[in-house]
Amino acid sequence: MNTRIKICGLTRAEDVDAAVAAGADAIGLVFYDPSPRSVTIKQAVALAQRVPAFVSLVGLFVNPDREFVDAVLQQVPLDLLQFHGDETPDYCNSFGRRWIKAIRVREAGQIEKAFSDYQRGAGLLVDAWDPDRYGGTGHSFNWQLIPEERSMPLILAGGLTSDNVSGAVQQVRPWAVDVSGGVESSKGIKDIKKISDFIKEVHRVCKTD
Ligand SMILES: O=C(O)c1ccccc1NCC(=O)[C@H](O)[C@H](O)COP(=O)(O)O
Repeated sequence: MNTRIKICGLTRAEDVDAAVAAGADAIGLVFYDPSPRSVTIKQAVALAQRVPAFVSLVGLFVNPDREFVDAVLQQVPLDLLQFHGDETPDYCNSFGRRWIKAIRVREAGQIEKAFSDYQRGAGLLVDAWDPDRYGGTGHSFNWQLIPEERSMPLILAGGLTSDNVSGAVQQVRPWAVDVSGGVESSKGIKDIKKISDFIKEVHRVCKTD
């Protein structure tokens, strides 16, 4: 097994450097003002310069205006867009850029429907349901709702930490795991040791499988 790892919600240069050095496959930048992890385009441009070849840079959006996504894309070299709101498949597909759809899971059948609705995406990110927040909640959900049969890469998110990620990888066998709060000391401020422990734990469990 070779589970990919995305570290999300980075706001500081040193955190990007730490995630890259520890072996992250992808770095996520949040472009959503209400989030404590949100970055400006100017900040994102500076952070992007620290991301080397073969580490993907992902931009997160929640129901964004088209003009805003276009403005980000003009200045920040994003490899992938990640949509966390109520964006339609056609909207996600309309930027000429590869994309991931994130859904908040609370009931059976939801993931199967999303596989079908968002089949043109490069992956489906499954996260915890929260009535008020679109992501980054620090909560996990019932992984039994995740079907074994998948028509696209599944990215597991929600409440992952170095303590529970090995169990998550063994039980769910996702294409990738995505973490934000579980590698932070406070919102938007990553903890270098937690990043390193998280990535080591994923690599360890993948090696033994
Ligand atoms: O991180 C945020 O604040 C955020 C806000 C709105 C939409 C998405 C957001 N983050 C998305 C992510 O990809 C997180 O990594 C994912 O939700 C998992 O977060 P966590 O449970 O804290 O690991």
